[in-house]
Amino acid sequence: MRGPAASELAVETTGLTKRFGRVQAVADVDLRVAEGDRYGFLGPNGSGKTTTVRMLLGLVLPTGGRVRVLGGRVPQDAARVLPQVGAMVEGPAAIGHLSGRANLRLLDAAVPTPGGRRTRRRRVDDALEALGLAQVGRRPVRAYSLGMRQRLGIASALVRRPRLLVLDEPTNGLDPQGIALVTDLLLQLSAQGTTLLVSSHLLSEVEHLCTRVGVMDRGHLVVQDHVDALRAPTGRLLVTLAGGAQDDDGGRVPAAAAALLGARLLGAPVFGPEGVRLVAADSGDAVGDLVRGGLVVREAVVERRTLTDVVLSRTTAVGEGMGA
Ligand SMILES: Nc1ncnc2c1ncn2[C@@H]1O[C@H](COP(=O)(O)OP(=O)(O)OP(=O)(O)O)[C@@H](O)[C@H]1O
Repeated sequence: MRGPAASELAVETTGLTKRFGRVQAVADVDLRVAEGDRYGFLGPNGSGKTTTVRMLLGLVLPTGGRVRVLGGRVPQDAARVLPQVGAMVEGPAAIGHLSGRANLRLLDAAVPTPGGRRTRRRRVDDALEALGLAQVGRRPVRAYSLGMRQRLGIASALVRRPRLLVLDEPTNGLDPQGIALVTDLLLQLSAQGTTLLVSSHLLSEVEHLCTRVGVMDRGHLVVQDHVDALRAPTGRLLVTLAGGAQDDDGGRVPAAAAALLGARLLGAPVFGPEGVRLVAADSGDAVGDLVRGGLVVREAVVERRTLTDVVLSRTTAVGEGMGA
């Protein structure tokens, strides 16, 4: 189907399963994240996202199935592949009495990476700078705000310039400026070739950032596709025509539109501040017929499903069927 070839996969799971006693947290998940993807990992609370991500990073052992990350098996080849993965899972972790910079240096020193002291220092400074933390890098982390801690967590994931970046709720607790900074940074990293796997509850953010999404529901991966394919046209056109309730007899434009569209008119036209709004079936050059009929079309937009529509239609609300 729309799956990338196995050799180009940054993350591949096969039948990935995790049980915690009687709780089936993850069930038979085949995740496919291609190199270069900006992959959004979605799903309601408790649907198994964090457990899946923890298994990718070798933090939790699966009870079934296989994991491959950057061409190696996890946990077997973890020592080789995981240094190429940057991750922030379940919130930022840092040592409170140390400065942000000292935390990053410790992390950087924990793994053998190319370059001498100078290169290491530059890597840490670059990561602080990229997250807007250069000014506060010397302050102890316990004096950081929630948003600053979150940005330090992302800086920690970035410091080794990973090939694959795995971020759990990266914009959690950030203000709008922080969200914009992180989103721009992720787009920049992606343009430089970093593969992104980002879990989030903010669907509009994912819609803006991600090229592909996977949706979890009660442990199962229920959707995995390109955002463009999921945001398919609904088959409806949203049309605004010139004309107001006060014009002429107030009903001329809607009546003319109804006559021109016939059965393609879906519901009754309504007067809005910009003119007469109507919904039409997107068939047989509806806009052309309106124009040829003498009406002024101010706007005609092909209606698309939003990611929110897709996720809500495929997932179970909290409390619904949880015992199943
Ligand atoms: N260590 C554990 N022991 C027992 N159950 C666990 C453990 N970790 C997770 N679970 C259970 O596994 C299920 C999936 O949890 P998980 O944290 O993976 O979901 P999630 O999709 O990340 O949720 P959220 O969006 O709330 O972070 C839940 O029912 C959870 O209670």
